[in-house]
Amino acid sequence: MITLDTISRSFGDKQVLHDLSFSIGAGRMTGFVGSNGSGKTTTMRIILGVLAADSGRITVDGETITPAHRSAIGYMPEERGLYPKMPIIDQLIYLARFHGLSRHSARRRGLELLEQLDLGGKPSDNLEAVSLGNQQKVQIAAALIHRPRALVLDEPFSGLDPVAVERTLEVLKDFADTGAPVLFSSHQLDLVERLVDDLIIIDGGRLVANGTADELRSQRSTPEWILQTDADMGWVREIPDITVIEFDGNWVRFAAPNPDAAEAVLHQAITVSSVKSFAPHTVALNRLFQEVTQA
Ligand SMILES: Nc1ncnc2c1ncn2[C@@H]1O[C@H](COP(=O)(O)OP(=O)(O)OP(=O)(O)O)[C@@H](O)[C@H]1O
Repeated sequence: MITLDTISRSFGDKQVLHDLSFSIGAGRMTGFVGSNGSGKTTTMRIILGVLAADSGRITVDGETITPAHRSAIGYMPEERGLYPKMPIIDQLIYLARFHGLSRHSARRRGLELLEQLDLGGKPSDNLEAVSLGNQQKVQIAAALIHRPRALVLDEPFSGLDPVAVERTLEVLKDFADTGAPVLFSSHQLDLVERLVDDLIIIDGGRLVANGTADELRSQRSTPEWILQTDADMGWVREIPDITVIEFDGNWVRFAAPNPDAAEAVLHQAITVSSVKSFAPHTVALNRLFQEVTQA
């Protein structure tokens, strides 16, 4: 587990991280979201030691982070750092050799990763000869090539098509399943919602939410239900404690303080109409995100 404890950082007189604390659990896929400029890249750089924190501490399994811990973290930086004019496989071998793998096992591992990620090009192609999405896959392979013990990825899914996202996701999940912590930032909230075990939301360099998507939904949002019948349901507006959020004649989405209150609406609907459907409504993460960043 990697833990950040009250990390702060300023650039000049502008403080961009404020006592930021959170943990990336072993074997957990942790999504890191926040609007542009909220401090995600700065945080990731501090974890990797590319930038220093002004104050605070980072620990790995309870020990203050060391250069050895950091070199065992696979990192995909925001500024993608591979060489356009060098063959893909050679770059992967180079990086792996740098971390002490033999040429033979580096090559085998590189080819294996490129196959798992379904590279749409040949491993011997120069990086610049493959599409941007495929270059992105090579960047992900580069973060994994040295068999790291944790992963920190800055926007790994940007620029990938849906099939490539699924493929990459499988590779990352398999990696997390080995017990490794995985942190990745993303602006694709629908994607994050589907992929992560845990979620960290920051705003203006401050932690605003941390937990599983379900935990965040239940802490932050009034539960909602959708009810559809064969008759007009204007009467739902008259029920105390019920807030109608969307209404379309015989279809209504409403917030209720608890399941009993929602079921009371259902029972009333049954007495006056034929009920076609009734179900809890899951609040999408992007609404949750707006709620917590505007709180
Ligand atoms: N080297 C730097 N010098 C000065 N200011 C910086 C530097 N690096 C980052 N900042 C500022 O710190 C704040 C946080 O930036 P950061 O890149 O960490 O945000 P982010 O959440 O990753 O944003 P995005 O989603 O747009 O990538 C921004 O206001 C940015 O301008």
